[in-house]
Amino acid sequence: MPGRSPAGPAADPDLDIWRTLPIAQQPTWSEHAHYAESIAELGSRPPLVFAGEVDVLRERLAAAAQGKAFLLQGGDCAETFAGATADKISARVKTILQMAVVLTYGASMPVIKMGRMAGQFAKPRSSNDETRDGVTLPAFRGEIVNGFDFTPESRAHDPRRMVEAYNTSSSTLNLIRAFTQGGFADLRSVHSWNKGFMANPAHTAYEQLAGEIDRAVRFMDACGADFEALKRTEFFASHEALLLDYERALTRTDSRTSQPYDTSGHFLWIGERTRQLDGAHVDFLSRVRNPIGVKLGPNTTPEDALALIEKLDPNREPGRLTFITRMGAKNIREKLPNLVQKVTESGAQVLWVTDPMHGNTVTSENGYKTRKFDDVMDEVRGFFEVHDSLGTYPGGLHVEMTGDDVAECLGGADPIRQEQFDDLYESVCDPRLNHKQSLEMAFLVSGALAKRGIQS
Ligand SMILES: O=C[C@H](O)[C@H](O)COP(=O)(O)O
Ligand SMILES: C=C(OP(=O)(O)O)C(=O)O
Ligand SMILES: [Mn+2]
Repeated sequence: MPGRSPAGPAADPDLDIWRTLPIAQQPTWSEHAHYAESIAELGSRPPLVFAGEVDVLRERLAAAAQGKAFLLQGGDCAETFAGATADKISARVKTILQMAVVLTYGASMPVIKMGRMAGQFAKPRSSNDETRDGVTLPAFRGEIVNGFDFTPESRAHDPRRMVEAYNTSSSTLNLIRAFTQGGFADLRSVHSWNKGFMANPAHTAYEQLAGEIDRAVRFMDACGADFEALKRTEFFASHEALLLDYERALTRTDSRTSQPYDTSGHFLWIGERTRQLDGAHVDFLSRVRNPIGVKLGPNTTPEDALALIEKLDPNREPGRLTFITRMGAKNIREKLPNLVQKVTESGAQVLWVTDPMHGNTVTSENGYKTRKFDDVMDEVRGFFEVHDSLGTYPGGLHVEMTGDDVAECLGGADPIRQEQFDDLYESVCDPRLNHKQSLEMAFLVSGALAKRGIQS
């Protein structure tokens, strides 16, 4: 049937227009001996997500855009193949679920849970190369492109890695689905994990809130709440749609609607470095039905934002477009108001989410890429302040985090110090909040959400 190929990549020629447009941050591998076969292999594999799930997510995000839900999106800056173990995946899912319970209580509304997981393998970089001790090699661009080891073999771009990224995403997603549907996500277990966090004397400031949640759970139990239903939860997969070879090969025509869906994940975002209006990324993502995010840095003008809306969400469909602002703590109070105001005046209904990580990266005195917990929280506070003052809705949180006890970001109530980096810094790209810092952030944001609830 013309234009319809449910078993392989969608055939619509418009899905290839991006190939004629300027494109940033791509690997140099089109002449590689294994390029064509790797793309063909991906094209023959089953979709990772079902288009119906993607539609459900769009509805959930529409509710968030209307101030009736809150998005929690978190995970590694860069997933790795070796890091896709049961322990690490379960720790990350567990931490996101723990954060979500705390946020649900504060917001008194549903929290949409989404991992930067099962596909977050491609990284845009500031520089094409990296030099160490006088040796210059291609920069690490995420394991879907090349290896982290600093050798010429490892840093060579290899398209076969796309198939490995697909396989790793598939097994990660399988485990996420098992955890979130098979009883692991039971509200009572999640709540009891949070009691472990409270046992740390550093966290006494959160005792009142934790106590309130505890009473709420016991109250629900006493009322005979259906805890069976609370044993399962929705959980969505997302990543930056940077590597268009991969995204295109996994784009399928949905047999129900005949529309193209990028089945590599439920939600895809365009990064700050690839959001050029006439560039390949904006064009390609404008043509798939998934909900789309765009990162907006401090230099974004209201005109840029309005033009992105016009291209990516011409029908002004709630849930279609999320703006993920990453201004930096120093800029947010100055830069965000004008943007939100002009977008709101235009009548567009986007979902506003804060990424308090990427505008707050610094280098520690001992040479590690890091972020201060206080700066991160300051940006989150600024985000809430701006939306409060404009009467708009701060609809979500996008964080680089892990469930493990790493030392990558500085500070927190049980503070991480730079001396710990040599032993406990594991990220292959940006620094992540560790398990405790992530939960602490959830308690702080929950408090902010609860205050809004009382005000409204
Ligand atoms: O995750 C985001 C980017 O890939 C990352 O911040 C770029 O880092 P770099 O400036 O070290 O290249
Ligand atoms: C690359 C990233 O962010 P940004 O595009 O905002 O720099 C990221 O989210 O890891
Ligand atoms: Mn990052």
